Amino acid sequence: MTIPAEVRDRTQESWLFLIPCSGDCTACLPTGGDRKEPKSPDSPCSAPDHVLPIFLPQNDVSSGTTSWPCDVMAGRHLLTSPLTRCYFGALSGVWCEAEAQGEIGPTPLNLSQHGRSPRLLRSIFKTKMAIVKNLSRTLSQLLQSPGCGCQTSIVPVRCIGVSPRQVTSDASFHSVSFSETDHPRVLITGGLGQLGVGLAKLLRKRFGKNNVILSDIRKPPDDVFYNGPFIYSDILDYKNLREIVVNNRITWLFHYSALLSAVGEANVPLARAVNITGLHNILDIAAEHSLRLFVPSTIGAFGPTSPRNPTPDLCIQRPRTIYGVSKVHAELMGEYYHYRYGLDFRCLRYPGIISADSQPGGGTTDYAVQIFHDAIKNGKFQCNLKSDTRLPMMYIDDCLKATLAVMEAPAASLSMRTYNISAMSFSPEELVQEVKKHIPELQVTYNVDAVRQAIADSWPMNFDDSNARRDWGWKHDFDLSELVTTMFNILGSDSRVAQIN
Ligand SMILES: NC(=O)C1=CN([C@@H]2O[C@H](COP(=O)(O)OP(=O)(O)OC[C@H]3O[C@@H](n4cnc5c(N)ncnc54)[C@H](O)[C@@H]3O)[C@@H](O)[C@H]2O)C=CC1
Ligand SMILES: CC(=O)[C@H](N)C(=O)O
Repeated sequence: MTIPAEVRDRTQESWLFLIPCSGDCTACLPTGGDRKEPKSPDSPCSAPDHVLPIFLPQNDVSSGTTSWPCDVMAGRHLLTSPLTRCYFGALSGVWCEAEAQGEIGPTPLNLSQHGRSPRLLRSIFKTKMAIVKNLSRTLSQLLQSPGCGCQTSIVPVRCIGVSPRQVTSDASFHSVSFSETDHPRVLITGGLGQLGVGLAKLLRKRFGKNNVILSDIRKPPDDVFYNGPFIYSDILDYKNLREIVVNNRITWLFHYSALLSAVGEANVPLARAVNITGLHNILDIAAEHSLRLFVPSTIGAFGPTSPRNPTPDLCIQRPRTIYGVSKVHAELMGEYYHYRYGLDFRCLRYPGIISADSQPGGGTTDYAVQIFHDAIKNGKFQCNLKSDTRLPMMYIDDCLKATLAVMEAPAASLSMRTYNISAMSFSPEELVQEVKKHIPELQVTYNVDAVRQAIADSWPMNFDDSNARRDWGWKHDFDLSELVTTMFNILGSDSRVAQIN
């Protein structure tokens, strides 16, 4: 939605956005008469001069564009009624009227023909303090109101506030062409880790470059920064996350931020904050804004008392790492939000992921990536797991393919919300044998890391992914020998390029 320059320039504040009530809502404010309080949920509004208040953060006002606030606030009963007029009001300024052109709904609106201070709105303005005071309650009522018609569940909404922080988003992201709006608008958290950049590449091919935003708390390298929208986002900052989702009209969220198994054990308080508190923020925002949410789980969500060979989808899960505990928590919370609030939560338990052009972030399965780099660079490799430690593994292309497939799967095909996916399973010794087919002179020694070994010994050896294969047609492409050949093809050509340079 475009905000008229007149409105934009007049104030540096947050604005109230008032939309004529469609007649059947229960949370609007009376604009005239004696009533100063919002209507109650059990007394639906029928007065034609009632309006629905919605906050527009100052960021949205000054940037001149915003996502459609009805969608933001889940006031979906308005989506069905034709809107002719919008009113903007600075909390301490003058009211301004604007004619809306376009459909109500997720489609951007163009506002034009704005006039000044209609009498009707001056009277509303007198009640602005009451409006501000009651806003959170009003919006909560709106969200919980059965009168709104299309809200089947009560969405858990946190106190609505306005962050003073300026969200730095790629300007081009706001001006996507109409055809691009047909695609999901995607946010990836923790996107600068081993998996996020590859996922962004895949999703941008599918949905358009500007429809996929990478985010992280780290500084992106040049090739990432110049290849599509990137935004700073700390998942522990709830307001900032919400602003990003709202301002960019996000519809799908891939939540990749996490501390992995080995680094998690080295810093339990941080792992608990990022993996658990961060997830709570994501779940609330996803539920509040009706996002489709993907959260990866892991083989690490199982523990020593789980069946290990094979490990089915449903069995005992008593992991002994903070990483595993946080992932079981994520699985259960996501499923709870699905059944309780209708959140479209989708989750895959990934095996250890092997990739050539991105480094792993501190997991137990990292050795299976490191071996390729060391073999090419030094012809030597020191393994930190015992030679016979068998773990499920997967090439990154298969992992990302599965992730997109489960997100695109029709909801009716999903008999579960959390699935194992599997491709292969091998021990360090078996991997070494395969690597030696390419580098026969490779020298391997074993220097076992006790923490990683204990973790690996508690994890599945083989993953049963028959449910994923049956429900949404999951099928891997890479087995061990294809994986190894592909890794050498990519890393070999990279190192040849480096040598030439
Ligand atoms: N790579 C693998 O083998 C597997 C990964 N997974 C899961 O897939 C997801 C992605 O994994 P990777 O890319 O390998 O992880 P990674 O460790 O490489 O990347 C995680 C990213 O999260 C970011 N991050 C940390 N704290 C943050 C915060 N407060 N706010 C925002 N971002 C923050 C980090 O900067 C990092 O870029 C994780 O949830 C992981 O548990 C699951 C199984 C296997
Ligand atoms: C399997 C994972 O979740 C990750 N690679 C780790 O080893 O922690």
